[in-house]
Amino acid sequence: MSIQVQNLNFFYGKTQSLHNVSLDIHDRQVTAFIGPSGCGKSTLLRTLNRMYDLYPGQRAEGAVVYRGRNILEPGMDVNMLRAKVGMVFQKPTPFPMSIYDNIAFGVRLYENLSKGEMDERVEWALNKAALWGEVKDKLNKSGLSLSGGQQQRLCIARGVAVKPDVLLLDEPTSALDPISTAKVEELISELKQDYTIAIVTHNMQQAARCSDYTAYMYLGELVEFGETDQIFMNPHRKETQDYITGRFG
Ligand SMILES: Nc1ncnc2c1ncn2[C@@H]1O[C@H](COP(=O)(O)OP(=O)(O)OP(=O)(O)O)[C@@H](O)[C@H]1O
Repeated sequence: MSIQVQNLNFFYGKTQSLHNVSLDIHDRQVTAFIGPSGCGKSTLLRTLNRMYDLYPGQRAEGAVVYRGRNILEPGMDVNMLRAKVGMVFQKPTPFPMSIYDNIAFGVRLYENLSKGEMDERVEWALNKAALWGEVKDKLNKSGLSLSGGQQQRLCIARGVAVKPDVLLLDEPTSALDPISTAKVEELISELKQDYTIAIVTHNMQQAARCSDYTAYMYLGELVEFGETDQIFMNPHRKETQDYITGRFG
């Protein structure tokens, strides 16, 4: 499912942190948001499922069109939106419960499954997140007993278990070692067969490796957006060129 961001402005109280951002997040592709610290990558990501709504004083203007509807409008069912547009955070955040329940918890909020159906869903989600083999014999152990990389894959499994259309990943590997990072990157490439993915990363190599489209942002503005190969090999703007060659940022 694609998402069209149109003239998006975002405010933290009186401070404007996004200025007239417009771009399309393409269906079943990976879109990376890159740019120096504070440029608005996470802010943009958090508007895509209205995560900012949880905080007073934060507001967005413009349009984020998903399934033919501007999700910023009042009256939008944000719980349903967040089930369809799921999010995985920078720091792995398993719930303090069993591996099994980490997955089942979210599913129970939206669906009434039998025990057998839930068992299947848990296995399916853990398989999707390339974690089943490592945890199938200890589903009743705490999610917190897993390694950091496994915890992050558990969070991804939890995200896919509710069968979203879109997955938003906010620096999902920044707390992980290189091997876990490689696994999560591999996973992102596999997941895009079924899901539309947007990822915030401060790691340009990661954006180059695992995204199809890249948005380069600076000071709350979208400087350049295009296919990742073009952005990295033939950027149209000098600012983009300076950033990706490491001359700046
Ligand atoms: N809760 C907040 N209250 C006020 N201002 C905020 C808040 N969160 C972010 N900002 C400001 O909004 C701007 C964009 O921040 P954002 O976190 O989106 O940037 P980012 O590109 O994701 O940065 P980083 O790479 O450091 O995570 C920054 O100037 C930041 O100071």
